[in-house]
Amino acid sequence: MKLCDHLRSRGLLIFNNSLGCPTAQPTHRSGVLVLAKPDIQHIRQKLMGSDTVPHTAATTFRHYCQAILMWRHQLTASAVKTFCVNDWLDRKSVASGVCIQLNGSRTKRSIILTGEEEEFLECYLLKLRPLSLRRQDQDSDDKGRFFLGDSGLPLCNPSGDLRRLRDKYLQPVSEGPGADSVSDPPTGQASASMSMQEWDAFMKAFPMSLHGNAPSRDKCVEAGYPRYRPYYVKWRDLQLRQRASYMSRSLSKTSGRPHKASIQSALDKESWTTNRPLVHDVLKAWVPPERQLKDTWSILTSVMKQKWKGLAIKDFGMPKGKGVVAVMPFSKEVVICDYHDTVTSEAEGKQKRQSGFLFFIKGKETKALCIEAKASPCTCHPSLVIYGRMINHSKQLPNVKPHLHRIDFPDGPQEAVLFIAKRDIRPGEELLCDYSVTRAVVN
Ligand SMILES: C[S@@+](CC[C@H](N)C(=O)[O-])C[C@H]1O[C@@H](n2cnc3c(N)ncnc32)[C@H](O)[C@@H]1O
Repeated sequence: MKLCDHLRSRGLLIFNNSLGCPTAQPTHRSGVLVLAKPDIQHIRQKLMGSDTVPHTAATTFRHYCQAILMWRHQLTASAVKTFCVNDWLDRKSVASGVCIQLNGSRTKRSIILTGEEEEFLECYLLKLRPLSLRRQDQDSDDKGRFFLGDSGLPLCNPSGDLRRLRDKYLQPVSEGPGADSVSDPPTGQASASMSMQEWDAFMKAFPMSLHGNAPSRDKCVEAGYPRYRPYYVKWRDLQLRQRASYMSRSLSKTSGRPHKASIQSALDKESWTTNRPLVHDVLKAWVPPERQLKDTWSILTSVMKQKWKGLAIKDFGMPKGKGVVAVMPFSKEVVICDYHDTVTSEAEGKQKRQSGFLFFIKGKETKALCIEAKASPCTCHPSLVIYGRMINHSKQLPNVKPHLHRIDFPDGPQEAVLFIAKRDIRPGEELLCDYSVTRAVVN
């Protein structure tokens, strides 16, 4: 029963699966969207207020956003998989909501979302997707996809996600012998899982702590939770995750992924006797640290592969054209992306009157140089968008600053410009650089 409760609380256990009944699906779909909505609104409110939400709530929120596209707007699973952040950023306001052009899907099509649906998807993009991105390995590629799984990779199985959402909200309560379902108050949904509001109330009564013990059955019953088990299981699950991420944070002083042996020895030093995370849990919770100037290897890899995460291109229309938008938070002094190409002297650069981009910059110990990004696409990355070339100008409110950096490429060192956060940058902000500081000459 313990295992069943645990699986059910995570949406992994399915009772009375009625998937084989196609005629029942439309009712199911709209029913799920209606039943889940109060939870989704509550989660959104918390996220927009910069509160954290449990992992399961975050997952449910993402599944709901996928359901909006698949169930309400009839997108196929493959269209949802290939839906990109750029498609979202280029959405246009229309009389009845916002119009999104899906460029990635095989059959190009557009959909119109209501204002509320737009709010849900925007909340996912700004508040939850960045958490997945932060967990992403340097070698992983999110391909700019809108929906990402926990590890920052594109979705594998959107239809499976929707089945989980449906099971969470539409499966009848089926308590086994010994469970306390009889005294359960109705929750307004057929699911055995509690609503977000109920969970919040429980957490207020029994706050989570890293080193505390889960509330006992007697205490739960005394506090008005006769059906204590789902709460107890969820509390322990959350504590396990917190312990795992606490361990991974304390082992993340160096930039690399911690070794299994060092995790095990750190775990052995903890006084936790129950609910101990495993090495695997700690590794799963590990988040790569943000890239600093000193991380030369990581910078070299990112410049060569042009893998700078947390960025997207948005078309701002005339006269500005396209620009770069942050889709995850960046802390002050973090390296965000680069600008590289042919390096010449300042004098040589000034003689050139070409229509490409000339970037004049002076390093602390070097003479002024000109980095000449002649052709678009980039000569060394012809098939990629180079974010550094697309950053627009702001004299008053720049949020990135250029830094001349010597990079040890395998075929010899060369100067490139790194763009560094001047202050903390929030998801959704456009990256802006004061061109005059660098004496950049563009066009
Ligand atoms: C480095 S490119 C930036 C990418 C460019 N927006 C594009 O779509 O290719 C610089 C050019 O962007 C435009 N631009 C940049 N900042 C701007 C601003 N604040 N207002 C208007 N145009 C701007 C100018 O045309 C400038 O020559």
